[in-house]
Amino acid sequence: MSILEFNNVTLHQGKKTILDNITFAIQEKQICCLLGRNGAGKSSLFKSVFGIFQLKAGYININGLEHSPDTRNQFLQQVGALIEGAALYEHLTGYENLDFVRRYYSGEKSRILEVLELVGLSPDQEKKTKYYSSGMKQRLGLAMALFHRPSLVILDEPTNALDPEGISEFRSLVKRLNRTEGVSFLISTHQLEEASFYRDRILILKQGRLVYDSAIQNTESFKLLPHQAYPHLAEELASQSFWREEEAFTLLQKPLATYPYIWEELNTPSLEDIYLALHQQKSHATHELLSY
Ligand SMILES: Nc1ncnc2c1ncn2[C@@H]1O[C@H](COP(=O)(O)OP(=O)(O)OP(=O)(O)O)[C@@H](O)[C@H]1O
Repeated sequence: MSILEFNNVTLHQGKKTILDNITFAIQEKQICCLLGRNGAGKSSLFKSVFGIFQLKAGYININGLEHSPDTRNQFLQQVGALIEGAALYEHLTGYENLDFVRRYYSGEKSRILEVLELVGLSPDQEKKTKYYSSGMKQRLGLAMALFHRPSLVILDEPTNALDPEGISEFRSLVKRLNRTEGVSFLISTHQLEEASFYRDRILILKQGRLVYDSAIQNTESFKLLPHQAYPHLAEELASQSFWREEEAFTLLQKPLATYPYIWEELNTPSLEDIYLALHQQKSHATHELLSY
């Protein structure tokens, strides 16, 4: 079942097209990572979900409910969000911060204890959040986003300010909450290894267009485009009026025989290969080959 659906969504700001005919659906219990350069439109896509921006065309559904001014509250009841850092009252405890959220949603006090337990902050609930580590603050932010039992949680670059330990803890927590609570996640990140870690669904935005959706595009298709993933091949083969994949691979055979792992990488494009190919950049494998 689809949790979030974008149907031909187009968004303009003045004369500029910020989102261009975006269509995708996030399924129940999916962790979907949204990648793209600065300015690609990730935050604008989130803002469209929250109804902050008015769409030029298309529509957005959550659990089958279409977003409109009339359904906005009902719609938002089903979405939780943690946008960059958690917004906390630092002079208050973790529990007290969650109590603000409880009052907003007119929730039960028992739910505060439940979400603290879910994110592993029960032992620190009476501590003022100014004494929390960055990782603990992000986990509290996640608890706040989960309080009203949304089916989808949106995380905007959630691990940006965390140290490696905090990053690892946070990612594992997201994975666990997805499995145990059945929450779907839509996560924007610039860290390709974050998207690879979840190994679920990947969307790549480029200049407002959805240029890659792992649910539709098989990575196999990228093998047919080595000139994109490995642009120096295009240079070497430029004099030919046409060329085929095998020719490109023949050209690479010598270095590939010496470095078999590159051969493997060429045959199985990594997320980095795909991302860089879509942005016409040289991949790690290409750099290795060029320095050979
Ligand atoms: N309120 C606005 N008015 C006009 N243009 C806007 C507005 N908000 C965003 N934009 C433009 O929309 C485009 C997409 O911006 P957006 O912030 O969505 O990108 P992003 O992918 O989230 O970038 P980043 O990775 O830096 O957060 C950019 O060109 C930006 O300048």
